[in-house]
Amino acid sequence: MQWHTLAASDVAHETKTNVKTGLTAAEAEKRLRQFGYNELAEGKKESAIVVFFRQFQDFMVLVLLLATVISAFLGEYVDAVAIVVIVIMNAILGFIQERRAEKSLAALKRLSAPQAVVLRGGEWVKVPARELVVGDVVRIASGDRVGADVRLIEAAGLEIEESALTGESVPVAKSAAPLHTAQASLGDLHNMAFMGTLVTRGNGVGIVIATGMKTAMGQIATMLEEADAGATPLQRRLEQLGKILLVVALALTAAVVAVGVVQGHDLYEMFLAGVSLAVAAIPEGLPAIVTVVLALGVQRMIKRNAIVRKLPAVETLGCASVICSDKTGTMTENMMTVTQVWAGGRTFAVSGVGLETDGEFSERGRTVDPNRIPALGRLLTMAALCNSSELKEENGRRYVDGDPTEGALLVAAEKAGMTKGQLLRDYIIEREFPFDSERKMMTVIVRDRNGRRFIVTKGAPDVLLERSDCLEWNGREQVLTPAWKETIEKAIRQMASSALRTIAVAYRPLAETERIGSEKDAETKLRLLGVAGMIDPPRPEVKQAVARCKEAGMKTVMITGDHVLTATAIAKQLGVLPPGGKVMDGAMLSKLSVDELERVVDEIYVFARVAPEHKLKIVNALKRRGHIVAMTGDGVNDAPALKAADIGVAMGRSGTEVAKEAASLVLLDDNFATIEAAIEEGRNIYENIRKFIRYLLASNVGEILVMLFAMLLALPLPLVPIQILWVNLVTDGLPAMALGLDQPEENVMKRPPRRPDEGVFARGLGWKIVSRGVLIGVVTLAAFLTAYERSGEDLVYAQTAAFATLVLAQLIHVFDCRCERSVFDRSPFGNMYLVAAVAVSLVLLLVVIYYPPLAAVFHTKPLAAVDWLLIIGLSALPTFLFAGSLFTRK
Ligand SMILES: Nc1ncnc2c1ncn2[C@@H]1O[C@H](COP(=O)(O)OP(=O)(O)OP(=O)(O)O)[C@@H](O)[C@H]1O
Ligand SMILES: [Ca+2]
Repeated sequence: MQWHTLAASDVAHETKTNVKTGLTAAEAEKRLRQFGYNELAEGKKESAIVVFFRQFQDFMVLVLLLATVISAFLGEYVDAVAIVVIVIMNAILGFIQERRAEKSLAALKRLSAPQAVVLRGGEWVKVPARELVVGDVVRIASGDRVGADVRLIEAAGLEIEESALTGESVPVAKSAAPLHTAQASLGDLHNMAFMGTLVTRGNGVGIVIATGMKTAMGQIATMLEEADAGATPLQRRLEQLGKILLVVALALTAAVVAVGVVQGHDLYEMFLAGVSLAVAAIPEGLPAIVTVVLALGVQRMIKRNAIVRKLPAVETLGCASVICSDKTGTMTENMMTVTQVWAGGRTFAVSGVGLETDGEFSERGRTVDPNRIPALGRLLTMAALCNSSELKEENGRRYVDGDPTEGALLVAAEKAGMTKGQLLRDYIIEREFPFDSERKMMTVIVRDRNGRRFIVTKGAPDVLLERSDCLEWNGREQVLTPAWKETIEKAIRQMASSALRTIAVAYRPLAETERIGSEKDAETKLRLLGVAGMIDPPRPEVKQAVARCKEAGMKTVMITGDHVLTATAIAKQLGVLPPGGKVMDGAMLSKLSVDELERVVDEIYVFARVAPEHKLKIVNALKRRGHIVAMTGDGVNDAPALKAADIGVAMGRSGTEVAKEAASLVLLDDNFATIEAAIEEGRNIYENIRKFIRYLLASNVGEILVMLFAMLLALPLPLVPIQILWVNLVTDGLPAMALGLDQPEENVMKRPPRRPDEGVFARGLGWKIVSRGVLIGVVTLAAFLTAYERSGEDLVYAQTAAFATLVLAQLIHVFDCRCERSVFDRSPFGNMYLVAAVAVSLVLLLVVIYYPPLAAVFHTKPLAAVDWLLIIGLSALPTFLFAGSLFTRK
């Protein structure tokens, strides 16, 4: 179909849709069922079976299974079966962990899937882009990724960057008019928008003419580029560490076997013990647990309204030292209300709260009728005309469909009895140049009933002042002399320094013949009508969040397009701007080089009147100072800064698709406080990973050493293979997982951010692992020896005592691992998962000792009460020997 040659009405006819109301929900669903989801074919997924069997791939596990087969041939059936059962249970555990991690990552992907705005049954609604069908009427705007192939029927200043499709990175201007060339290349189809391309300016409406694999993108891409989940820095470091630990564990195990054989142990017995020890001591499961803990942490973040798009960000969050945040909507409510209007040389106060339209205009305390004051009436009319938003009502609640700033102006106009709907009966909007934060203006060309045309512009007052050459003053036109400028600037400053956001309105009559090519032609030689000032209250929770960030060693920087004085006033209210802190504006920022900025950037707490491209400069300067920078953003132009920042943070509600794609964190509620929450989670996740690394490795050191010491001392084997495997499955498995779910220590947000280059064993972790590991090995051996002597050299009895001691020592030590400083710092009941995991392990220990059938399998026998006392005493040593000294120091 040559869609581009058709008139809009024919496109609607061909796709059986209605451009006024769109498809009905029922029809859309029917088409979705019939033609399928709007998706590009994806690569094949690994099946559950494959994932399950991969758990056995591990070399040592294979050797173990082989050894089991040998022992079965030798008649050791019970041992063989028990080992196989344990290996299978281990695989199941690994399988569950891997699946779980995968599932939560998939859920995450769904949450951050692109959305599309579509007309369904007469209402504009947001749906996942995969639910688009042919015939849907969609709206696209600057910052969107186009969701399907679309024939445009409206376009206002629309420009689309199509490099994903054509390789051409210069945006193409789009229009709605039919083209007359039948044959045209993709790049020439100016009235079409293609799936996967990027709206860089303006907005438009179109009809979906192809979805999924039928789109131009689908035809060139047979497979979706696999979004690389990317290993986190810690995962990568652990992978390397894993290789080292593998070698060390194997070497030590080999030593155990060699020494054992030299001391006269049976070769086969030593081989099986060695292989079991290797299986237990090689922390091959570490990366998997890290992934699970990361995934679980990510789920906790979702509960706190933060979505992680890139897993490595979870770790980087904990290193953040500067948070650069937008003001409007992130630190403030984005609920604007006009409270002051300056028009024709007079200042009016406006009463009323929020979007309620009962409010009055007053001048010096006296109520006035705005319709009797032409300058005021004109300003409000123009502000409502040059306005791409609408006031709507749903379930009795009023809301702004569009920009809250514009909504506030509409509410103010309604307070004077003017609605946009009525105005649009008297005026026709011929053309619109949408707002962008670069220009900080928006312009429309309007025609009134008598056919007279004029331009209306609204925007940042300081910018508009530059574009105006005269103003309305007491009903008369005045040339804008420097003296007049000073008067107006004073009025603006007065509003801005009381934290009001200011917007100026200006207009210019157009001669019938005058042609306006671009916004440049329009936004010049304007007549200034006046300025509206609106409040945007700070979000109540932000002040505390800023304070908490400060406590956690992080600096908060406000970045805003708003006026310097408005920004300063709000920054003070929120505690962002400390006494002596500096404010810089966009004009100054433009003049400085990155080098110069780098020198002063640490003193600056507020950047005001900035354009989006300034953000990149700020990020770079901060990074050069060695900071780890989190930067928020929502528009297309913010994307480069979001990418450059260590942690790009996009707004989930108001953010564009492009910003979300560039970000590694998305805030579902657009709230600054959520960043702080995410950082807290990020720090906690990292600490939890450290906790179980500490636990697992100390346990493994203990396991290996008890065997090595025994062999060196020419003793019998203190543990039999099946016991070692049990310890690996139960004692090392459950509590380690529970540690991954631990609550943060009280001081996580009371200490400076972690250094990003910090190693796995930093902050004393290595020492803790080795010292506690050695102690665990020593006390286990001590229990073994004592029990051996006391029982008259009953080997099974002594092995049972060693087994119980090893397990208990680990189960006590696990509580130590929860604490950075001392085990006495935290109540052991703070983490009920851990308490449960420990309880289950204890019960299982007693079962394999006291339930005769299992006792036979695990080579154990009941222990005397006295020996239990001894075992408990010895088990407590590794944890409390050092804790005591720390306790007294505290
Ligand atoms: N819809 C609009 N039409 C015309 N002018 C606008 C509009 N919205 C904002 N402005 C003007 O442009 C200025 C900058 O707005 P911009 O949206 O770039 O930044 P912001 O939203 O205030 O800041 P932040 O970066 O904190 O979100 C505002 O102070 C206002 O004067
Ligand atoms: Ca182990």
